[in-house]
Amino acid sequence: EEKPSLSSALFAGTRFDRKRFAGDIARFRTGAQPAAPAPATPDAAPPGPEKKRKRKSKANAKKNSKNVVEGFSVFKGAEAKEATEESVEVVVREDEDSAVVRRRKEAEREIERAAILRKRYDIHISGHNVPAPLESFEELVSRYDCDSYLVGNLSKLGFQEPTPIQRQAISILLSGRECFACAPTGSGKTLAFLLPMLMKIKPGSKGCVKAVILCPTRELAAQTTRECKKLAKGRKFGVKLMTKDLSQDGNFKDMHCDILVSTPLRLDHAIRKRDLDLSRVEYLVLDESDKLFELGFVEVIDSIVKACSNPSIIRSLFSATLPETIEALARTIMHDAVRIIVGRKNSASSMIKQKLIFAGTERGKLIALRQSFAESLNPPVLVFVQSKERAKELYRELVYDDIRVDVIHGDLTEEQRQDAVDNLRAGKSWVLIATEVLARGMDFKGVNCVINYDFPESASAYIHRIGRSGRAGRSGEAITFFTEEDKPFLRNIANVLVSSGCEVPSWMVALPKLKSRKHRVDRDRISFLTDED
Ligand SMILES: Nc1ncnc2c1ncn2[C@@H]1O[C@H](COP(=O)(O)OP(=O)(O)OP(=O)(O)O)[C@@H](O)[C@H]1O
Repeated sequence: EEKPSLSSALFAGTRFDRKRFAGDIARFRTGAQPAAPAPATPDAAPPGPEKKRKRKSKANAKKNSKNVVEGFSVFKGAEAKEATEESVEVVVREDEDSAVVRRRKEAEREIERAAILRKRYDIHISGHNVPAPLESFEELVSRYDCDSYLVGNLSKLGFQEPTPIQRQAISILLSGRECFACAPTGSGKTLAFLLPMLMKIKPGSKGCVKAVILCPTRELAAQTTRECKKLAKGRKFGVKLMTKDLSQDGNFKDMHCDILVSTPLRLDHAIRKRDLDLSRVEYLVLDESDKLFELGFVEVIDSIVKACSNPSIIRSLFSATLPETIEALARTIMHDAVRIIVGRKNSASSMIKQKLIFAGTERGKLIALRQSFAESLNPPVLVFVQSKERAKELYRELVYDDIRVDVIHGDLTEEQRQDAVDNLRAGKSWVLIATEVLARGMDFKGVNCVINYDFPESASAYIHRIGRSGRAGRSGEAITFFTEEDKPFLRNIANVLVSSGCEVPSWMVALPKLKSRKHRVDRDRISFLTDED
């Protein structure tokens, strides 16, 4: 997929010091001298400095001969002087040539090193002159002059080695390139965009937002803000979460906010109604980018992108799923972006053991769920349903059982939603029933099991939901119930299982392909209990 070109072949994987090699750049540009002349000698070895010197001296002797009168040189002194100058020039040029050869070899070694690292970490890229992935976090200091406080914070957070997406995305963003990145759930994408951001921007003064991170849900925005604060500890960065109050009444001119984390609608509101100025934003991140576009926010995102009008802005898109349509849309807003895929595009994390269970009917699902809890309940567990009504219904059923269950959906207040998340994190609840609001990006330490009580509406919804477990190298389990009504839609999900090495009955993958990728079923009620029961 990588498109080779002269410049990418020469410089891909290298950190190219443009100032230092300005002379060489000029030569490549004019095309005056190919960087790597094909050796004409039969032994095909590039001429060494000694050989070259002799060849050039002969040429000079020929050239100088026109100044010589037979038997006597009329310009003896001048000639001698000129000859000296010429030889100085020759030596200088030879030095330059050998420097070019040396640099070419260095560049080739760099390309090789980068290719080996990419192969080792299953990183696939497309784009020109892509910098090599990081070998370690120490390289942040040796190669990119990273402040010691940041490296200290990384080690305090227990991050010893970069994950594959961090290795490649960090070097790309630090080299000032835009990127769109697709890497499995739980593989550390957040740090991949936070770290370069904190390295590049400086803590500043009031009224000047330097970085914006867009997230599809408030919970994810809150989580990202917290992660950013942890990583920035020790420096006076203003890291702000766009709350409802801030979006409606915030006085952004008097606020110290270097990094702003928001959902799209709140940010758009603040831009239009609170005069939030984003013209000096240097970094814009669209996290869970496919979801952002999918939510019907294309116009809102477009206006946010336009509000971030700094011409040298660096934009990046991150997600575990990147459909072609979104990629095409993203390309329209980015320039010379690098595309990074870790592992296989649009696939589930390999750390999750996935199972599909036929439960027959809605009633069968409730029985299967209770049975599964009775057999083994290994909290924390997330149970996904397809709507807030169904979340409330399932909660009413389970709240009487002998398990600590909680629920989260869009009808709750922001505080109630945050409490539900915090309770699961603190172990106060064991089972959290959730709608799609929790499917994206949420990082709960050690979620052992995700249960898709309602069959997910698409393969990407499935990948994100089950990706709440099996994070940061830990293993996880995902159980998906299906009924007769879901059977026609099994194929897409079964294919995800197959591509991550899980077994499925062959009839599932042999099911006919459906035109629509989305699957929304009108289901029978889960429970006939009411709020008063
Ligand atoms: N280099 C690292 N070493 C160890 N753990 C890490 C490293 N980087 C990130 N983590 C941890 O991995 C977990 C998952 O990271 P993160 O939430 O960024 O995943 P993600 O790729 O954004 O997932 P999703 O696609 O679900 O949003 C977090 O708990 C984070 O602290």
